[in-house]
Amino acid sequence: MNALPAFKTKVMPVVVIDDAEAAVPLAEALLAGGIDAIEITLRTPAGIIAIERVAKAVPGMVVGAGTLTRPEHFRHVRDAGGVFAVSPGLTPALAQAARFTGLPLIPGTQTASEIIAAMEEGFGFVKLFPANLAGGITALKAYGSVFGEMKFCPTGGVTAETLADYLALPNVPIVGGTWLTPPALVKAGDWAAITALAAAATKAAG
Ligand SMILES: O=C(O)C(=O)C[C@H](O)[C@H](O)COP(=O)(O)O
Repeated sequence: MNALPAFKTKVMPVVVIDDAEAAVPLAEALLAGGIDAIEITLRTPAGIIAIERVAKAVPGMVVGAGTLTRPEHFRHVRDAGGVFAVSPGLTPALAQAARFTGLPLIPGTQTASEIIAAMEEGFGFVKLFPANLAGGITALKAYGSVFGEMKFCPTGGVTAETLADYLALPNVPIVGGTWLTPPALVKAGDWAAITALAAAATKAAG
């Protein structure tokens, strides 16, 4: 599958944007806290515009899209300047769209069969989603013993308190979550508070 772009962060903010105006200052605030990759979800209409703005205006930020659930989303994201994609699950049609557009995809998995299906599509790096419901650290340890080559990005229920325990696992290079960009802080434009959350997560990630 298409290789992911390079970035340094081990903590991926999953962002739900209601107002595209917030996208650039939000991305700059995260960058100031040491986070150089962002997943902006397509859950809101502003998502795709936000991706376009961050891709144009924040050169240090690697911008991707989340919540891709339909094949046509891949073209929209690529055309907006997004450089990677994250989906909550995986179907053959989504894998084909990723290949067709050349957009690297981190597909969501939860069970052994879903991990095997992702391997069959050529993925070596998947999301464990929702990580807390899928068994969290216990599941990742068990999957580590049977899927030695597979790496995971646990997302869903990961917090500032648990991120270091996840990252201590050899098959977890990165974690993701929404806790870095609380909607109330985004709405209030409290970028300093978001930089502080990002800096704390960067420190905890080591
Ligand atoms: O929509 C997607 O594609 C996603 O990536 C879903 C997110 O991973 C979770 O919504 C994060 O969950 P929390 O951090 O517990 O809020």
